[in-house]
Amino acid sequence: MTSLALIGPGAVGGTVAAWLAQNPALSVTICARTPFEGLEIETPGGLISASPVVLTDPAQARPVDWVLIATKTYDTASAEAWLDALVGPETRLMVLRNGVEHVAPFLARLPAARIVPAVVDIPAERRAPGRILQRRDGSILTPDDAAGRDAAALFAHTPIAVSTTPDFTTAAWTKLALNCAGAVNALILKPSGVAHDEGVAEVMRTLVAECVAVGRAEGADLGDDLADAVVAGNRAAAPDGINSLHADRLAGRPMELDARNGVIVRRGAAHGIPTPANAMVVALIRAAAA
Ligand SMILES: NC(=O)C1=CN([C@@H]2O[C@H](COP(=O)(O)OP(=O)(O)OC[C@H]3O[C@@H](n4cnc5c(N)ncnc54)[C@H](OP(=O)(O)O)[C@@H]3O)[C@@H](O)[C@H]2O)C=CC1
Ligand SMILES: CC(C)(CO)C(=O)C(=O)O
Repeated sequence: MTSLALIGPGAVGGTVAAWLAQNPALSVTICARTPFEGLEIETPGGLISASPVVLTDPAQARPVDWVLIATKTYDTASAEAWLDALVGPETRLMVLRNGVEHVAPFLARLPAARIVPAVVDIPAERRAPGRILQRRDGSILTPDDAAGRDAAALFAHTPIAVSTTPDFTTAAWTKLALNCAGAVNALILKPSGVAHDEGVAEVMRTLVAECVAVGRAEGADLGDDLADAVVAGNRAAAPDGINSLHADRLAGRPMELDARNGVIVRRGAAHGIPTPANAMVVALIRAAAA
């Protein structure tokens, strides 16, 4: 039996853990900050539930075959105690997060060959601890290497479209283009449907254009149509859909502004590429949430 431990059973982590727990060949343990009893996920195919072991104390944890971390990027340090307990000499780590900096935070602990960055496109909203709305089956992309292929295989029994890519850089920057535009929703506190407003759509396009320029400088193969595709994706999404940055702001939690917009500013500066729109939304959201 393959042993898995998921750190961060929120919208993405709870959804992923519940689906993985549907396979009796996988032993899934939840490593939580807030305790809860069982997982119930409203999926496009109906309700699924799972009753994995839920730990709240790292002292209860033991090394596993796979650790999956799905905390927000701002909760990396707080998860260290779990990693101390869960990572053994053969353990591999799958990083289920947005952004383009999945691997760097963990290189002091594991070699890159045992870290699997994952681009997650599963719109999910946490209603309460263990209670999640999964709006689409969604997809996960991992690198086309040994660990990436093994990570993808864990999901073979699920409706989530999990596959590998030979160009993870492009995959991650393509997702970042979607996520950087999501700052608009967090700024004006309006769900996905606001993208039908042409003025809002134009702001999104401007954010994405900066992301494309910086992503290309970072080696991503990004098309000229990506900004329009991001707007179209927002317009096709559930109009009441709340992205995870918007959800954090609504909940009064910290936000992944640096991972989703600040990184464009930082990497842009390194390449001499101006990114005023992304810098502006970071400043405005931080001030609005203060
Ligand atoms: N939600 C979405 O639609 C999507 C999100 N993503 C990305 O996936 C990642 C996860 O996002 P999302 O699932 O929305 O985040 P959530 O805020 O819903 O979930 C994060 C979870 O991590 C838990 N957590 C935080 N710190 C610790 C810790 N030290 N130990 C154990 N658990 C901890 C939180 O606990 P607590 O309950 O106590 O807060 C929470 O359950 C982010 O990078 C996000 O950008 C990607 C695609 C879609
Ligand atoms: C926009 C969305 C839902 C796409 O998966 C996302 O990445 C997020 O909410 O962080």
